[in-house]
Amino acid sequence: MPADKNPASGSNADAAKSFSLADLEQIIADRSNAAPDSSWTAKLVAGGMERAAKKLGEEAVETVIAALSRERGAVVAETADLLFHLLVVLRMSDVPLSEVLQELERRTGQSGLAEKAARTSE
Ligand SMILES: N=c1c2ncn([C@@H]3O[C@H](COP(=O)(O)OP(=O)(O)OP(=O)(O)O)[C@@H](O)[C@H]3O)c2ncn1[C@@H]1O[C@H](COP(=O)(O)O)[C@@H](O)[C@H]1O
Repeated sequence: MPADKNPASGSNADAAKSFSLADLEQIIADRSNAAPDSSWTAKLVAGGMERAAKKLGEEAVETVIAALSRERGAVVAETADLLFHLLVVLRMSDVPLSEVLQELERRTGQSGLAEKAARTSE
């Protein structure tokens, strides 16, 4: 991996400021219909939800391991893998990212602790 693209260096951070998860969602939508032998995205989609969701779980575990290892570069790389695979699974679930963001926005008025307390006292 070139040094200027190494997540551990953080030197690409400025270039990434104009790239959003919505951009990645669009790339995934575009690549979903490609030939599976030419695209990881298309291969995941063609493989079905069981395989894609399992891959998402693996990436989540790899992110946990990276966090526990306190390796900053690994946290960046594994989180990127996790977000990519999460967006693929969202697409396969027919859930647009905007719907998840709406749900997160709805939650902004309440602390997570208050929400948990209200739920567990029911
Ligand atoms: N962001 C990503 C992205 N992140 C991770 N991956 C791929 O996810 C795959 C799985 O990652 P792993 O670390 O698990 O690698 P693995 O080869 O399965 O290794 P093992 O787990 O088997 O050891 C790898 O092939 C990565 O390249 C991604 N593949 C695609 N994208 C984006 O999607 C675009 C289109 O890609 P294609 O669909 O392949 O054309 C790309 O230009 C990127 O913008």
